[in-house]
Formats: sequence, structure tokens, C-alpha cells
Amino acid sequence: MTDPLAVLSTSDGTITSALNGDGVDQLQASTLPQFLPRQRWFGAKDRAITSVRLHPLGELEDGVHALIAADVRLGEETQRYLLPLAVQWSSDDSEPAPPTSLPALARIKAGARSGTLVDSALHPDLARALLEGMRNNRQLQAPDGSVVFAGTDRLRQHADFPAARPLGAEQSNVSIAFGNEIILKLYRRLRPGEQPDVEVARFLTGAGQFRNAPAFLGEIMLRPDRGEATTLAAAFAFVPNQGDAWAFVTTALTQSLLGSSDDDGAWIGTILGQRTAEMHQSLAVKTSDPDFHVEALERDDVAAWVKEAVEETHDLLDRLQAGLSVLSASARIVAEEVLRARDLLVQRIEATAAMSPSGGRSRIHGDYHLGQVLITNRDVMIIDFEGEPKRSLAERRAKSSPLRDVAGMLRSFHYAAWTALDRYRHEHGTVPDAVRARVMAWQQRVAEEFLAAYQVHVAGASSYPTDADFARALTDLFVLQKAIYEVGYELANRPDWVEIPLSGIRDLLNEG
Ligand SMILES: Nc1ncnc2c1ncn2[C@@H]1O[C@H](COP(=O)(O)OP(=O)(O)O)[C@@H](O)[C@H]1O
Ligand SMILES: O=P(O)(O)O[C@H]1O[C@H](CO)[C@@H](O[C@H]2O[C@H](CO)[C@@H](O)[C@H](O)[C@H]2O)[C@H](O)[C@H]1O
Repeated sequence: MTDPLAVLSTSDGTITSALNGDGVDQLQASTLPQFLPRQRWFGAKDRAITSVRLHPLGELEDGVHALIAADVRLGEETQRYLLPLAVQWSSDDSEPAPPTSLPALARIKAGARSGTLVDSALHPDLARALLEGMRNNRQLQAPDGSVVFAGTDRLRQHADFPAARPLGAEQSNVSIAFGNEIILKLYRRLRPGEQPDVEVARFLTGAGQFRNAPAFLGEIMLRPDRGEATTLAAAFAFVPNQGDAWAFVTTALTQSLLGSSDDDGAWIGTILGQRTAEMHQSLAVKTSDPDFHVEALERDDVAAWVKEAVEETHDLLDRLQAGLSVLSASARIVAEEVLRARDLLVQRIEATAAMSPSGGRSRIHGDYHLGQVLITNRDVMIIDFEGEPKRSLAERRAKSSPLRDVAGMLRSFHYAAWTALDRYRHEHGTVPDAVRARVMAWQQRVAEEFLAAYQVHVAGASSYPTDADFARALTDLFVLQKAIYEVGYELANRPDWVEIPLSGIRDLLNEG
């Protein structure tokens, strides 16, 4: 933070009063517009912030922990984020506020006492208060509504909650584990409407009887007097695991390339194919619930998907063209190749529209990649049914083809292969052709084994196309659309990574 922090003062000891008084203008106009773009979870790093407004939703403990919504204006659009704030107070009036490892956003005064206002999303006491609130079905009065906590009977079976352990901040959301029992997830980007992460987990592990996803334990919602509720946080059963599949696969492949391990992680393809198919079978069970009932796939559905993918492609390529100068030299070369192939790309996407559809539309995972899979010995558990964070809730809740998830995972194998090569290059300076060939063979093998196991176990699911040619064409369409999404995602979040999806698009086009 370059500017000195704002000094707020609270007349009644609450955070809400501090946010209504002097100093808040500096916090909103200067500190937060500098702070937000540096956060991994902030989804608009590629856009200029016009203004930030903080809205207190309620205090869990007056003057100590508050739930705050930050409305971030980006030109015409406003994005809302959850920004829980805490005050770390000095122990007595003569002491300065204690040092804190949490991001400090302002100083705060209450009479002679001083404190530091911090982003408290990773504060273990906040997590505990939220979980206790779910257990007790607590309610907080919010301006024009209330914050409603709802716990399941399964949550209440926990007599006591183990110590809270934040799992790190390098994610779209905040995850805090309570021992090996419960995980609490705070959603950073807030949107009104049913949260698919909660809805899908509840259905899958309930009516769908899927055993490889964690059970849902409770949620916290902002329920306005008018309009739809917004989910602020949710709790799930903790899955003891050996890390996520992204960390596992990239480490295993890199170590095998460097000669320090015999396990290149390729075994994951088969078990992942099977569990993915079982997830899709569970999402296709017969149900009277209109949100989960499988619908037959019509020509118009495919036409709408194609139209959407073509529009996203043009939009992305226009943005890429305009932003070429900010790319690294090597990313720019690939971007220019992709830009020259615009017509071919569009033709490839449009090819599916001419085919006769089969199969159905069901709810799907929606943002399926290796980071959404936890390794449990030689098996996997699937998490995070939130969908793609950049999309609206309506888009994320829309029924689609399960092949979208298949395409997401195929893209992830490419990301993993690319990352292992990059790490090898980092270690040795260059990548010999033989190593490159090994990695390409690895990617092909994992993808083939994933698809083979998937096809065996998905057989009979009403959402899966009966015509193999159509299934292949639809997968190609979704792989391209996912890679286009990823270019946009990387530009907004991790510009150094943009060459990965760009090279994926180029390779797919070259494959013919
Ligand atoms: N049920 C769970 N059990 C154990 N760890 C979990 C569970 N859910 C999430 N995690 C951990 O939290 C991380 C982030 O979770 P995720 O739901 O993918 O959040 P995000 O939406 O921020 O990507 C995971 O990679 C995993 O390490
Ligand atoms: O996990 P999230 O729901 O936050 O998903 C978003 O972030 C992902 C990165 O963390 C991003 O995934 C992309 O990068 C992964 C490697 O880090 C790779 O395995 C995926 O295949 C690739 O799509 C995801 O797209 C985004 O929605």
C-alpha cells in the first residue's frame, strides 16, 4: 500500500459506525482500489475500478467481526465481493494496535483505544463464529434484510468444532478447515440466486447418492426483504486427502521427467474417467426436481451453444488483438497465430450445429479441472460445483451436456503437461525434443485412458449422446470454448499463464 492508511473512528464501538464516518472516503477511493487488484480472488484485474462502496451486512461481534459487501464499480458494471472486516484492538488505551499478518486496510479509533481494520477472511475466529452461527441457525439484522445461518442435522452432530486452519489465499474463494472434519468456504464474488456449489453438492450426495463428493453441512445467506438471496458461505464435510490432483499430477510428471520418481501420475486418467462418469450418472437420476430433471437435447440447444461460443470467440479475439502489446514476446507469437486463424476457429466451432443431436441436458460440474479433484490414496473426490467464476449464476445453473466437464478435464491435462515442461525448463534451461515428446505422449495417454473409462461407466446415462460422432464433435466444441474462456480468465487473473490456453487453441487447430 503506497498511501498511509485512513484513520476511521467509531462513535459506538461498532465497525458499521466507523464505516459511516470520516476516513471511509480514503479507504474506498484509494486503499481498496489499490488492494483489490492484487488479490487472487478479485476477478477484474484487467479493468479499471471506478469506485468502491462498502455495505456492512451485520456484526458477528460488535466492533470486532463484521460481514461487509464491497460493491466495485467497473464502468457500467458493478461486481459485489464479500470483504469480512475485523478490528484488531490494542489491549489497553496506551498501547498501539498489535501487529497483524492479515491485510491492514485502515486504522481505527474508539476514544483512546486504537486498532487496525483488516480483511479477516482468513481469521480463524471469524470462521468459528460463522460455523457456530450455522449450528445455532443464527440471524443477523442487515439493512433491508437479514443474514440467515442454516446448519444441517449432520453439522449439529459435531459436539465441538476442532481448531480452524485457513487453507491459504491462492483461490477464487476462502477455504478454512476445522481439523479433518469440516471445511468452511466463504464465497468472495457475490451474486443473488441459488449457489450451484450448494445446490449441486446437496443433490449429488442426496438423491444422486454419489459417494465421491463431500456432503453439504450448512450455509449462510444474505436474504433481502425483496429479491433473491445471496449465498455468502457454505460448509461441507472435510475429505482427508493427499492434495489436489493438479498438485499431484504436475509434481509427479515433473519428477518423472527429472528422473527422481517412477510414478508419472498417469494412473489418474482411468479412475478419474470412472468417477466423472459416475458423477454424471448421479446428475442424471430420475427426479421430479425441475432444477435437476434431464431434458432431451434439441437442435436449438446446440445452435444456442454454438452461437454463444462464436460470440465469446469474437469478443475474446478482439480483446486479445487490443491487448497484444502487454503479452510476453512468446505469448504474443502464439496470440498472433490464433488471431490469424479466426475464421478457421469459428468454422470448427460451427461444425457441430449441422449434426443431429442425441443425449440430454443435465446439471453438470461446470468448472471441471484437476484443481477440483482431491487425491484420496488411489481414488479421487470431486469438489467445487460453483461453475466458472466469471459467468452469471443463471449461466452456471443452466443445464448442459456432461461433455462440457469432459472437455474441461481434457484442457486440464494440457495445462498439466505444459506446466511440467515449464518446470523442467526452469531446472535445465532448455527442453530436449525427447522430453517434449514424452510429455506429449503422457498427455495423450492420460486423455485416452480417461475417455475410455468414462465411456464404459457413463453408458446408459440419459444425458450422454448415443451417437459417437456427435459426442466427439460436441467434445471438440466444448474444448475450444473452454480454451477461449481460459484465455479470458488468464488475462484477468494470471497474465503470465495466457500462453497455455493460447497454445492449446493453436494445437487444436493444427490437429485439423
Ligand atoms: N471437502 C473438502 N475437504 C478437504 N479439503 C477441501 C474440501 N473442499 C475444498 N478443500 C480444499 O480447499 C481448496 C479450495 O477449494 P475449492 O472449493 O476448489 O475453492 P475455490 O472455489 O476457491 O477454488 C481445495 O483445493 C482443497 O485443498
Ligand atoms: O478453481 P476455480 O473455480 O477458481 O477455477 C478458476 O481458476 C482455475 C485456476 O485456479 C482455472 O483453471 C485453469 O488453470 C488450472 C491450473 O491452475 C487448470 O488445471 C485448468 O484446466 C484451467 O482451466 C479455471 O479455469 C477458473 O475457472
